[in-house]
Amino acid sequence: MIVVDQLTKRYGRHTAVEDVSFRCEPGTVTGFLGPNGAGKSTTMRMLCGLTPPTSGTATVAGQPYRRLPNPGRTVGVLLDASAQHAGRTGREALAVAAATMGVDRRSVGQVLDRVGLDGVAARRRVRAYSLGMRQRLGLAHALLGDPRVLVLDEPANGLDPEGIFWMRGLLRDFADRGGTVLLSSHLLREVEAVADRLVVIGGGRIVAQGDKAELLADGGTLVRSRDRVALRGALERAGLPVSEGTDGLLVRADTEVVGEAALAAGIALTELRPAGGGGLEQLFLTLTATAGAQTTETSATEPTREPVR
Ligand SMILES: Nc1ncnc2c1ncn2[C@@H]1O[C@H](COP(=O)(O)OP(=O)(O)OP(=O)(O)O)[C@@H](O)[C@H]1O
Repeated sequence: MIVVDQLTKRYGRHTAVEDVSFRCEPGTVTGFLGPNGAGKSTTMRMLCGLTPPTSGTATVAGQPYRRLPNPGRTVGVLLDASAQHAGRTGREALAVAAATMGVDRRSVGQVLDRVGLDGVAARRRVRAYSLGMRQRLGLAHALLGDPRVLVLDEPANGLDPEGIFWMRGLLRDFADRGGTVLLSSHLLREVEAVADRLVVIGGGRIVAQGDKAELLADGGTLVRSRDRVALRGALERAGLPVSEGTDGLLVRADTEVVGEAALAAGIALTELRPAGGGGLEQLFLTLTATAGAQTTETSATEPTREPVR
């Protein structure tokens, strides 16, 4: 179980993460999504005790990371696949980690097999690894202590399509055995394929979270007019979050509210309908449209979006 409670991080006058709260339950994969600079890595670093929060708390298995007696046995962490000793071989890197964690050395061979690094790869120095191999080694490191929780920042980065498919299976299996997975990614389709729950962050704030299926079922409103620029201006003046979709404008509000805003501005619409069916990509674009202006609102069980109406 991961509990993130009202985490805030400020760097000087810049707020990187603001009042972020969510939970990840055993048996689930939670996809942590957001555009560049949204605050995903900062949140994960605070969760793993690498960045002190300005305020708020985060716990793994009921404890702040830094208070876990042997953290690698409780939570496997992969935040930066490049942060590995380049002069060691993959096997040596894992053997050192196994000794530090008090894990049986035989586990090293088992996790190497599990992540698909064969004997030849394991004997090569890490500096000669591709990014995909480093990700696999990082994942092996995360799995080495047989933890019940995984925290992975962009683990599919650098993996080829077969590798991404493989990782999806590994994470699904881990969660199906009762594990808890928090996974950040830019690869929306990957997250869509593997996650049970989504936490969407934009501008440092949570803009939506909840069950993936429920969130995807409600993708905002798609609206079109011959004068797209005027329509966009009118919707923005009405305080509605708008983003450009391929078929029209995507608005994070009910169709009724969007229709009334257009009517009030005297703009004739050529189309107005729920935007559902566009999948995670459309949801993501809609939710993060003007994320900086959103209010944080969270719930561990109910999908939430602020503001919706
Ligand atoms: N050490 C730091 N000092 C100052 N600002 C920082 C620091 N670390 C992160 N930030 C800022 O905090 C914000 C959030 O960054 P973060 O890396 O958490 O985003 P992210 O969602 O992980 O983005 P990406 O997907 O691009 O990695 C950004 O505006 C970033 O510039």
